[in-house]
This record gives sequence, C-alpha cells and structure tokens, in this order.
Amino acid sequence: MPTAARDIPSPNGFHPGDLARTVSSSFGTLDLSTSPTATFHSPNNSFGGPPRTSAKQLKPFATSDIKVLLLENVNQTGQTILKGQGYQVEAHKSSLPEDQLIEKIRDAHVIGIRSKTKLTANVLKHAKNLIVVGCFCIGTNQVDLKFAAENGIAVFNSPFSNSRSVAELMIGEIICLARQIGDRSNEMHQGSWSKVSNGCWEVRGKTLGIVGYGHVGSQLSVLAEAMGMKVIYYDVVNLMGMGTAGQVPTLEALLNGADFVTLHVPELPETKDLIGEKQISQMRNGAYLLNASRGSVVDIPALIKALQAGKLGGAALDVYPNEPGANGPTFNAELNDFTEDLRKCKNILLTPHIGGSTEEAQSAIGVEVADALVKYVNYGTTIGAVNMPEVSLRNLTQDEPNHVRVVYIHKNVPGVLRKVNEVLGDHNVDKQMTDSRGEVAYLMADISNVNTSEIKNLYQNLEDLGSRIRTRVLY
Ligand SMILES: NC(=O)C1=CN([C@@H]2O[C@H](COP(=O)(O)OP(=O)(O)OC[C@H]3O[C@@H](n4cnc5c(N)ncnc54)[C@H](O)[C@@H]3O)[C@@H](O)[C@H]2O)C=CC1
Ligand SMILES: O=C(O)CCC(=O)C(=O)O
Repeated sequence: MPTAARDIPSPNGFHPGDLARTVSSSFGTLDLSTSPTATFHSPNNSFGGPPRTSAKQLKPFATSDIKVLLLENVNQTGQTILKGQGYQVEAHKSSLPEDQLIEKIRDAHVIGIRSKTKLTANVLKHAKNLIVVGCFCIGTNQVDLKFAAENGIAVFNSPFSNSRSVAELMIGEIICLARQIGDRSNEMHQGSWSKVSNGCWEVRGKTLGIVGYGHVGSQLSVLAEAMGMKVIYYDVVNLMGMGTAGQVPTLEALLNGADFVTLHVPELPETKDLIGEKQISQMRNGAYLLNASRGSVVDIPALIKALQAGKLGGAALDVYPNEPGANGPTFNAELNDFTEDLRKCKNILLTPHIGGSTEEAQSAIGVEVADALVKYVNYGTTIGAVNMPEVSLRNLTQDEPNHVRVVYIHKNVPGVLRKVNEVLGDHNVDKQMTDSRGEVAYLMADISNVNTSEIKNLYQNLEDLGSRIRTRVLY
C-alpha cells in the first residue's frame, strides 16, 4: 500500500476529520492535505482531450481519511485502485445483514457493492458521511437511486463489462437444454447410464427470442446467429438488429415464434412477472425459457407448473426472487418456498447468479467502477453516474495553485444559481457547469485566487443556502 496522504493541519485550525464529523453531511474541506504519492489510475482529463501532464491532483481532504467499505468480494483490481489512492479500504467477501450494514455504513464515505446488498432508504438514512456508491455490476435496482440523489449520494455502475459473460452463459445453456445435458450429467453422477436422443435437438435452424435487446441481448444475438440460429427480439424501444435479427412488435409475437426465450430486461415495476402463466401459455410447446435478468421477472411457480405439465421442454434460471447474501447451503425452502419443487423439475439448469462471474468481467468491472469512484471523490466528476446529472470540467493544472473547485449539489428549484453566483462572485469564476436531473441539480465551478483563509467562508456560505443538498470544496 502506498504512503498515506500527508496530513498537514490547516492554518485555520480545522482538521479534516473534525470537519467531516461536525459539518453536516458534507465534504467541505479546510485541510491542505494532498497525496503526493498517490497515483491516479487512469487519465483524468475530461472531455476526451489529451492527458495534461501538469494536471493538479485535487483531494477533498487527506485521502487517508476516506473510508471505503467494499462488500460482496469486489475484485482485487478495484481494491488496488482504491488503496492506491491512500483511502482506508475495508473489504468483505459477502454482503451484510441489514443491522450490520447500518452499523458499518455510518462511517463510510464510499461503499462498493454488487447485486445482493440492498441500499434502501432505511439503510442510506444512517449513512451520514456517504458521498458515493459503486455498484460493481450492471444492475442498480438494489439501490434506492432517488433517495440517494436527494441526499447528495452519487451512484455509479459498470454498464457493460459483464455483458459478454452473460451472453456466453446463455449460449452454453441453450445447447445444454437442447441436449438435456444437465439431466444426463446428474444421472452419470449417480452411476446411471442413459443414452437417449428422444427430445434432444441441434440448435442450428431454431429460433431464439430475446426479450430486452440491450448490452446482453445484442451480444447474445450475434453469438446465436453464428451458430445458425434465427434471432427475433422484443424491446420496448425500437432498436436496429445485429446481423439479420428482427424486432417483433409484441411480447406475444416473440413468445409465439421462438423455440428458446431468453430474458435480459432490468428489474422494473413493468417487468415484474413479465413471464407468468399467460405468457408461458403463449410459448411454443416444448420451448425453453432462460432467465438471467432478475428473479422478479419470472413467476417461478407458474414455470414449475409448465415444466411439470410438459408444456415447456426445459428452463435455465440464474436469478431468483430471494438470493442468499453469502455462499453456503442456503438454496432451500426458507429462501424461496418453491425451491424444492423447482429442484425436482426435469431439464432445468439452476445457477447461483453467476452470469457475470468470470475473471474477465470481474477484473474489468473492478477497474471501471473504482476509477469512477476516484474521479468522483477526488474531482467531483459525475460522468457515468446513474442517478445524478453528468458533469465534468477540464482539469485544474499545477499553474493554478490558488484555484478551488466547488461542487454544489442542490434542489432543482428556481433562483439557486443567482444565489450561488453571489457567493462565488467575490472570486473569479474560471469555468462552471451545471445540469439537473429530476429534482436534483449538480453545479461544478473552478474559481481562482482563493486564499486558504477564505475557503471556510466560501464553504459555509454555500452550506447556508436553503437549496443545499451537499457542498464540497476541492483544492
Ligand atoms: N445474471 C447476471 O449475472 C447478470 C444479470 N444482469 C441483468 O440483466 C439486465 C439486462 O442487462 P443489459 O442488457 O446490460 O441491460 P440494458 O439496459 O443494456 O438492456 C436492457 C434492455 O431491456 C429493454 N427493456 C426494458 N424494459 C423492457 C420491457 N418491459 N420489455 C422489453 N424490453 C424492455 C430496454 O429497452 C433495454 O434495451 C440487467 O438489468 C441486470 O438486471 C446483468 C448482468 C449480469
Ligand atoms: O456479479 C454480480 O454480483 C451481479 C451481476 C449482475 O446481476 C449485474 O451485473 O447486474
């Protein structure tokens, strides 16, 4: 681990740690600490320009004061980047029960999770120091995004680094279902030889119906066509098909026309039980259903009935309404009351939410999300945030020693900018960007010729505005 940041007491007597504890939920900073040894993992130039070698490292305060809580076995690549900044990183292999999570999250400035940790309003309301959440995965349904934004907590994810891994799992499972590989393998494990061809098929020439043609669905489309499958897809948005894949106008048309149906939609109120008894009845006899999206998307008791009745030829599930927080013998009726019936079904592949669990995906996600967290903590950049407006400014440089960057997250109501600029107006505003998303707005401004002794007032004046959600002053 690199040397921790220098912790130079500020001339006005404040210590950054005191400030974090005493001044509302803010990262307003009065400390002069920088971390000269910390290296930023990726170029931090904004707007895609060439890296500026003289970019100034901005820190909210001594980086060693920043507490990062990582849950659910976040990949080492991500941990290394965060530790490389000098942050204090506490990493756990699994998620935490809600009461323990609430205790741990009280102190954290940054939390990193995957799909199991539920950051509800009830949990987040205890997170008084938290400024940012990193979802080291695609889905962000486990976080109350609105509550987070309204409390000045930015949320980042990795929008496509595991898409290919999910698509490849689907291809493997499509072939395994068509050939009943799961059952044959189980029989052999139990010492039984059962050489059959009845009900076993090639996938060439069969139709794959993809529901949700986003990052995962479109990757899968390309792979399936390469194996000689015909591809149709249904999406709420009009999208151009890859290769010769064709969009169909309704879910019913897709279900009527496909031999294999795979689901790749986000968890939303509209996608709850998207596939239930009625939709299964619209599927072809002997067709297969695969779900690697979220457990809420399929009515599993209805699926069990259809498998028992021989309506469907098989199914593959990677996700469930309730999933355990840690590995172990927990996939039982206590978790989901249908579990025993599900386990008894023929030609069903059950996997423990491993669609994105490959070395490639996890290490790429670790880098991508940790980089976004560092850019946010150190520079206030929200590019890629899923619940905040996306705002970035060109870097400050070493030639701008008396500049500070003001980040002001505020309620999106009339008159705020006038008041903020009255506060900033005593200085020269070199550049400023502001944007809003729903009820929350994000303003970033670089101002010049600010004496250290003026920073406290600047910060306090912004904090005192009624529209304030969170103020940070970085320099
Ligand atoms: N099993 C696993 O390990 C993984 C699961 N996932 C899940 O897969 C989901 C999809 O991932 P991506 O393809 O990356 O997301 P995406 O956002 O790129 O694509 C989702 C697509 O679904 C469409 N959609 C939304 N509502 C719909 C509806 N009611 N009917 C039809 N289409 C609808 C959207 O328009 C979009 O095109 C994620 O939200 C996540 O929940 C993602 C990665 C790994
Ligand atoms: O790998 C994980 O923990 C979750 C994968 C997933 O479901 C996602 O990326 O949305």
